Amino acid sequence: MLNQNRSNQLFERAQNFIPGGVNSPVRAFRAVGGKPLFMQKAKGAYLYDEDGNRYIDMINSWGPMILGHAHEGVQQAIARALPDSLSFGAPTAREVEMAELIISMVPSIEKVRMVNSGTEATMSAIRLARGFTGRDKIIKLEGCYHGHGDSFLIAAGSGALTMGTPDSPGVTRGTALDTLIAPYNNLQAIEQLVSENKGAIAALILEPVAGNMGCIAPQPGYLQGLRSLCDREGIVLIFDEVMTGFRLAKGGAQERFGVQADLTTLGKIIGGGMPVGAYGGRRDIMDFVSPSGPVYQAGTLSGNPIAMAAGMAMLSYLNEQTDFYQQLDAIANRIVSDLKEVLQQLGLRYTINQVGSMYSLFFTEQNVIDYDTAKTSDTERFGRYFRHMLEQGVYLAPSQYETLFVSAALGEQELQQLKTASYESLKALNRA
Ligand SMILES: N[C@H](C=O)CCC(=O)O
Repeated sequence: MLNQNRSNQLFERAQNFIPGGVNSPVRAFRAVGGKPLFMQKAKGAYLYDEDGNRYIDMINSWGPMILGHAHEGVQQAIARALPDSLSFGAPTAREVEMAELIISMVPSIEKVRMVNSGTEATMSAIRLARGFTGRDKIIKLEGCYHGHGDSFLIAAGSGALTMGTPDSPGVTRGTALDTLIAPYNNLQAIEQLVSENKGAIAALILEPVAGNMGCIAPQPGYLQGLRSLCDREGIVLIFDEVMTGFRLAKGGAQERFGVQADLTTLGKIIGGGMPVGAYGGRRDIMDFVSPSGPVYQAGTLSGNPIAMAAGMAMLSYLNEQTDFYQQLDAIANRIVSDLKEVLQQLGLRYTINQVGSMYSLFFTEQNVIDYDTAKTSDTERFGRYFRHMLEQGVYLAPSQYETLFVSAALGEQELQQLKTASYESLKALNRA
């Protein structure tokens, strides 16, 4: 049994002063049972909790720690920036360099605006699409998650789905009516929505690879079909690449699948672990943003110098490597093939989805291609699996509906530990 005394004490204290004891719901371990672990530090592939337990980290801060924790290049860039002050509320050279670097790496982005989180990026992107098209409605896909802006907390994935509140109270009826919902991977359903709402749809927003109902890949031709439909109907196609950006390729999912978005939202990796988001895309659309255009969006801390220093260090590193993504994918491929071998040895037929360095093990035998099929997963079984893995030193995402993120810091020793832990955990589950 894990010694969790100090974490438990902190959780007790936290519950008095922080709703549910955590600052983001999935962290509470509600869906997997048990109490959350409070982390003290991390280095490379490992997390260390307040009780001194060590875990292989398969969340990596939900994506940003693609190089592993406390990467020297990123740490040093922050240290170099610190003496120059923490915030100016005025333009800096680093923001210009950051914009140039993002644009050089993501071909569909011609102009970009920095914000402070993925949520800000998606909220700003749909306002911009509405201002640009003069239309009110957006299409959002079931189980996709675009942060906690009101327009997106309808059939939402991630923590909202995990907590059983995919339609959050507090979202006004009017806002909800402007968000039209369609299933993921179903082009026909979107075509129908568009024909029923001709000329009224400003934007279609989706995660090009869904990561917030577990990992789900777009089916062949799906993204291309959406692109053609949006072109035909004058709808702004928004790819939420907060998870997939700079993770699935230098140019994100759009490079990997060969489909360009009109607007792209970014976060996570672009801050190197600091709170950063961005939205960018076609010049004619981005020029609608204030002060070059009428659509208002602002932020005191946007383009924060320390966050820009961390993000620049991270993106420059990724940009300079020639075969980084092949190597990262190879690590993920090995983890997935080990897991398949373990399932086979134990005679289990669970579903594994993987796209590059994102993957999920679903406790269902069905093909998981959308929200409904993701929900066929046995979440109680997942919870038990999660706890067994934790006991064996592996920290998975504490929800069936979150993808796992592979980091480049995983080496042979960690891969072997992962395989053994999976085998022992699934065997124990099977026995129960
Ligand atoms: N799916 C979310 C991040 O991408 C989960 C993290 C959170 O809500 O705290």
